[in-house]
Amino acid sequence: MSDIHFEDVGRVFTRNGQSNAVLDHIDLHVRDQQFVAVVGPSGCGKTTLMRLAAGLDAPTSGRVRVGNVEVREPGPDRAVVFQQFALFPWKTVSENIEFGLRCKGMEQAQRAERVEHFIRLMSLQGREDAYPHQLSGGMQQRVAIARSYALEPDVLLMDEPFGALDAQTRTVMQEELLRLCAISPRTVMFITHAVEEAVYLADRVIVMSRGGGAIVADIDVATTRKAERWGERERIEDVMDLPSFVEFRSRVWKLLREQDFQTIATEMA
Ligand SMILES: Nc1ncnc2c1ncn2[C@@H]1O[C@H](COP(=O)(O)OP(=O)(O)OP(=O)(O)O)[C@@H](O)[C@H]1O
Repeated sequence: MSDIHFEDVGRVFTRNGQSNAVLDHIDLHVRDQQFVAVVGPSGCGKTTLMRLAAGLDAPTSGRVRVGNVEVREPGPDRAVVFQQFALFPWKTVSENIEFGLRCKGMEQAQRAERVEHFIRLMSLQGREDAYPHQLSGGMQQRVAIARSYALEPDVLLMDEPFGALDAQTRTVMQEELLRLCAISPRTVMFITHAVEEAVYLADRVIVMSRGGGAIVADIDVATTRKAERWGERERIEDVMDLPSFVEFRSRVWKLLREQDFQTIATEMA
């Protein structure tokens, strides 16, 4: 099982003698192969939460588990995709995808097969020998996703992966990610500022509060997506026009707006 458990998790940062409780008593269970989007005001602790699951940071209190194993460091069972593509600039597309497989000790023939499979899945044919600087932002992010997916991690942790892309490329990438997840389901934790993106991609949307990083809402989208067969609709617009989609979007928007109003009220008091 590769579910993620955040158990009474707290994270306090101390700077210049001042403590800042970024996450406070967080309890969250991301189920095996569930796609969870996390939204919340800037600075509420979304990235911190993801870094804890990645093992790039440790909680001050509580614990994080993936399956039955407590997270203490990064591991091959968890891949991280950041907004910045973080490709090796001196390696080609194929070499970038192959790198992690080589580190895992996979033999050459199997590596070549795996690289070719993901090049095809992410529509990167013809670009195998290109270097990152020769690719558009969208293509670079496709390479980054292919590289993560090729490692077949149980858990995919994505922090604003499409944040730097233009609107059109972003839409294509969202459709591609959904396709990839349908072919090869993973446990995904996806951080975004974009409400529509969260509702379109995720089975479940978690809304975090500003200050103290609590969870203010846990919204089930999967049941509606399944009942209304969103997945069978070809284009993203066909889903976004549905009354249920519009309702989800406005619900999440309102929750985020409430966070802003509360902050303004606190600051004025
Ligand atoms: N290493 C650190 N040392 C001190 N403070 C930190 C550290 N990392 C994060 N913080 C603080 O923790 C808070 C939450 O940061 P985090 O990046 O998790 O928020 P976020 O919700 O992902 O923000 P954004 O949406 O703007 O990316 C911020 O106030 C940030 O300054």
